Amino acid sequence: MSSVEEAKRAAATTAVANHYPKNAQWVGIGSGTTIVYVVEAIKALGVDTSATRYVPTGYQSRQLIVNAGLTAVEFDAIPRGTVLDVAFDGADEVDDELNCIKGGGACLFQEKLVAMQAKEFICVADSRKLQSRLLTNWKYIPIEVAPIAAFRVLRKLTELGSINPTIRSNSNPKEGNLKTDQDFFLIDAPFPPMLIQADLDGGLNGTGTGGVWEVARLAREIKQIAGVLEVGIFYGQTGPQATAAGGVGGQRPVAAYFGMPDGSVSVRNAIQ
Ligand SMILES: O=C(CO)[C@H](O)[C@H](O)COP(=O)(O)O
Repeated sequence: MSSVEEAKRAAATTAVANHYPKNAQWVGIGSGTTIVYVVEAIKALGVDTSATRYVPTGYQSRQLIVNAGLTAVEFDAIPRGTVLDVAFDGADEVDDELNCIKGGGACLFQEKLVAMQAKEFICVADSRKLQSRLLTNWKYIPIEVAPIAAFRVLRKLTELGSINPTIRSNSNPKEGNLKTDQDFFLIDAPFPPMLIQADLDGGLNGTGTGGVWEVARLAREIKQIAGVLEVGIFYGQTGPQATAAGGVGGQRPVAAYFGMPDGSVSVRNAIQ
């Protein structure tokens, strides 16, 4: 196993050890390659999972749950008012404030739904994903769009300052544009690196300063384009903040676990 895979596994094992609840009832399971180790770690706990329901974030996630012998319940089959105890997921990039870019693996709408339905959203990744600002190593924002509106959204994104946004293709170009689990398209929109709150506190006031966006403002500007289903920026409230505000959870993780090259796991907790 490569050191990156070892790092993902170490992060997953620690995250599950610290956040998998006793007598878990509802657990969200994200998508991607790192989440595989989360499911592995849950199985390795050796706890009774017969009463636990696992909520997938897409096709790959559901297969993972089922293949592990766990019980999958789709998001739209969760009884009304149910709050997930915890949701685990990967990320493409995570900043100092635990804002995330997600959607590199073509799931983001269901991932956001599941994260926001959980008391605690926990992010698990390897050290390549850990950056001070979003769009440092990972260069674009995935955006899920209605196919009929895709060209319009591309134009609006360019007006917002995205450089050459493109509709994501299948890895086999003969198969055309990639479709999400919702049968939508994904647009990958490159933007310059984004400001984080610390930058703003340091004196830069507002957004678009020198072509640099503040995370929440850019997410909102993209989300309001007609045709956009969801934006691959997870920001704003964390679980406890959202609960205090009368909601369920937040899209920003309460904690993020990063497997480091030296075998250690670095943990970042969100400032509430
Ligand atoms: O957002 C996602 C899927 O759309 C994934 O969580 C993200 O791409 C991270 O994937 P991986 O664990 O394979 O690095």
